[in-house]
Amino acid sequence: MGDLIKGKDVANVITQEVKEAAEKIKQKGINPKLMIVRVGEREDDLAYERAALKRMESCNILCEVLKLPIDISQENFILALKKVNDDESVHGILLFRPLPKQINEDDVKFIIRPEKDIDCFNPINAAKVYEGDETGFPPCTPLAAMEILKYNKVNLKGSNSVVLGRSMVVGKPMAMLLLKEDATVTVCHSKTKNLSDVTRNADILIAAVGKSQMVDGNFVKDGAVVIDVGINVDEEGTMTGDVKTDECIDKASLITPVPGGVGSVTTAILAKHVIKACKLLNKQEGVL
Ligand SMILES: NC(=O)C1=CN([C@@H]2O[C@H](COP(=O)(O)OP(=O)(O)OC[C@H]3O[C@@H](n4cnc5c(N)ncnc54)[C@H](OP(=O)(O)O)[C@@H]3O)[C@@H](O)[C@H]2O)C=CC1
Ligand SMILES: Nc1nc(=O)c2c([nH]1)NC[C@@H]1CN(c3ccc(C(=O)N[C@@H](CCC(=O)O)C(=O)O)cc3)C=[N+]21
Repeated sequence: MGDLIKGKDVANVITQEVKEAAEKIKQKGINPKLMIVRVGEREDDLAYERAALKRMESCNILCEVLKLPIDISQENFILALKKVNDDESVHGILLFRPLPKQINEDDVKFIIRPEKDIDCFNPINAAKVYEGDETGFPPCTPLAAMEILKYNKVNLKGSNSVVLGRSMVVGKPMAMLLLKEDATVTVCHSKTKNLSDVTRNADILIAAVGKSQMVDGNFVKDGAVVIDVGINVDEEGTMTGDVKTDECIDKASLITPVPGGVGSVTTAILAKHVIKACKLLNKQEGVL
């Protein structure tokens, strides 16, 4: 029987640091501010929005939400995003993904200027993740998973790490961050054959597919560390992960629950990134 790793402890440490940093900045007359851009009403976006608003409040960071209709045209979406980008009171922009089908990401991904791009939408920041350059903003969620692994002193060097999912928000950058720590990384997706045979080789298994309870005991090697990134919210508002925690805890050495795992650290990293962006922008203007 393995241990449940609560995200809260890690989130609390980061939150405290961010709060202190925000106070220092405020003393100089600058008010750090996050703008969330939400298109439509996906349940997982709404869950993130609620959690982010709460986290920003506890860190003393301003937070506003721009709500756009699900059927917004590409043209109007670009106009709205440019306006947020040009707003000098906004330091960090979080655009929820995935975006609806009519929006072509290739035509919008360069709009958010890299200094405000706190969840790695702009390819300039994505490139930095691939280069192992820490001056940009890797997406908050894979960073949160890394913080949990580090906090629990999980040995990454030479480990067989398997990432389930290959999105630009979680799977791909997660693979790069693990690779930077000398893990041997395998990335799986919807076309992967014999998925559970691959995952049963993993010393570290990261699940980010968005399919409730898909990972059962059959996917997990004895003693593995399992990080459940999935946030699946049903119509009644119940939150579940991608992993059957009850079943997998018998095999895993460490496992993160949902709720109470990666999600809380994600919002703490988000707050940290707003402060980093605020400092970057004000340094450029010679204020800080
Ligand atoms: N805890 C947190 O802080 C966060 C949680 N999330 C959650 O993580 C989950 C994933 O998010 P995101 O990456 O944005 O989702 P996407 O829908 O963008 O990507 C899902 C990935 O999973 C793969 N996949 C889907 N079905 C299967 C399957 N049956 N077998 C194997 N692979 C499969 C897809 O493969 P393919 O590429 O082939 O389609 C894709 O690569 C969601 O539940 C989301 O809410 C996301 C961000 C933060
Ligand atoms: N560009 C982009 N980046 C994302 O990271 C992203 C996204 N789009 N779209 C939606 C998904 C979903 N997601 C959540 C994160 C935290 C909670 C959450 O509830 N956090 C709670 C804790 C939940 C728990 O206890 O596990 C908290 O911080 O207090 C929910 C959902 C991010 N996502």
